[in-house]
Amino acid sequence: MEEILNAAPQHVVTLENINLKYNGERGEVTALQNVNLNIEKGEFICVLGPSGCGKSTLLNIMAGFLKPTEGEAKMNGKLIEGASWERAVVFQTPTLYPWLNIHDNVAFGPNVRHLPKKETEELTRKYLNLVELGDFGDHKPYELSGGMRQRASLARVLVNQPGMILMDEPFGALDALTRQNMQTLIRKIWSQTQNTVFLITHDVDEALALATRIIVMSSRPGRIVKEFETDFTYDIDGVNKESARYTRKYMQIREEILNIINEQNETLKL
Ligand SMILES: Nc1ncnc2c1ncn2[C@@H]1O[C@H](COP(=O)(O)OP(=O)(O)OP(=O)(O)O)[C@@H](O)[C@H]1O
Repeated sequence: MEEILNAAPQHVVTLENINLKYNGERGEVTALQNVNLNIEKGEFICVLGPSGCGKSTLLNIMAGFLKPTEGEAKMNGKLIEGASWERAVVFQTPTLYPWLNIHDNVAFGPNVRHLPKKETEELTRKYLNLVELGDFGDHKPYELSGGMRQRASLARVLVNQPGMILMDEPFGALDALTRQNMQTLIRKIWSQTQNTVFLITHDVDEALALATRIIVMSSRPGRIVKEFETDFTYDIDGVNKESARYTRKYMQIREEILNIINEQNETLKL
């Protein structure tokens, strides 16, 4: 019993002393400096920071697309050494094969992994329904709206039942209303699947509406300057849908975050 009470939180991802330097045509660029982060199972982390501060670089390290110059990135205790089904990545631009219909796009991962036909079909149906595209399986990507394509992209990675979802400004290209609907959908999926999410956004309200923890990064070289534990997502999901955004606590955190980002932008200009 004591062992359970004293059990350490279950870290899905650990980043230890991460430094990343790019060797670009214009010389060396230090994108990240001494980044330390533990992500626990079920957390919804939103990352904010000035443009060019290294948010995407950090996500690419977690995805396994980039190797840190120094430090270690691990998932479930194992060194991240390349891309994996375990880590789903969703970008701003939907990633779908234009020649496959939506059903086959979603079934693509399980097919490549040679899952049994019946299981592939069940999973494909389940995730198409989860993103509310159950009736659009036979449509080609060009027949769907931008928001529907982004939902299909989401189903395409969720079907692999990843341990972590990494999203790089997933709603950045969508209009305001579609964006809000997508936020509601992501919140629903997160609470149903209990998945661990790491989402980059430029929108403070989006971060406050979704996150359980918000990370604010400094201007380049990117470091974590402040973290906020937040729980507005539960209020917004519940009866306090509208009023959650107008509480004193919400306004205070919002202002604090904006001040930090503005300070970092000022540093950029110096
Ligand atoms: N391949 C590369 N070669 C050289 N420098 C790079 C490369 N990729 C990114 N950088 C630089 O590294 C820094 C961090 O880039 P990154 O894309 O991670 O920032 P970001 O915070 O995601 O930016 P934004 O919010 O504008 O998308 C930037 O200054 C960028 O110019």
